[in-house]
Amino acid sequence: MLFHVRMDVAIPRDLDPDERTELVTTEKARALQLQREGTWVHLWRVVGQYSNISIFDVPDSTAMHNLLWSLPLFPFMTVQVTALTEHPSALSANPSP
Ligand SMILES: O=C(O)C[C@H]1C=CC(=O)O1
Repeated sequence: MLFHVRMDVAIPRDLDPDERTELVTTEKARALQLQREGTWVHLWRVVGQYSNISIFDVPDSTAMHNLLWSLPLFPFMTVQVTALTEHPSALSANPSP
């Protein structure tokens, strides 16, 4: 099941710099792991913002929820999730005759 997710990150300015570095480093490692596993299918930076647009491929909405909550930066994110389904006019839904 595919989900479109927008994450807007707002790390407090007064967070300890070492803690910030640890959070961002751990988040990056987790993001890379999930991409290698094929779960985090797309990860794009929104130009000019500390935000990303991502596509996830997970079994269901519970898995999506749990994955987002498990992200190290989750406490500092505002997250918008949109569940996706196949468009009837998509090439993938219309194999060539
Ligand atoms: O930087 C971000 O957009 C937040 C988060 C998503 C991947 C990652 O490494 O950090």
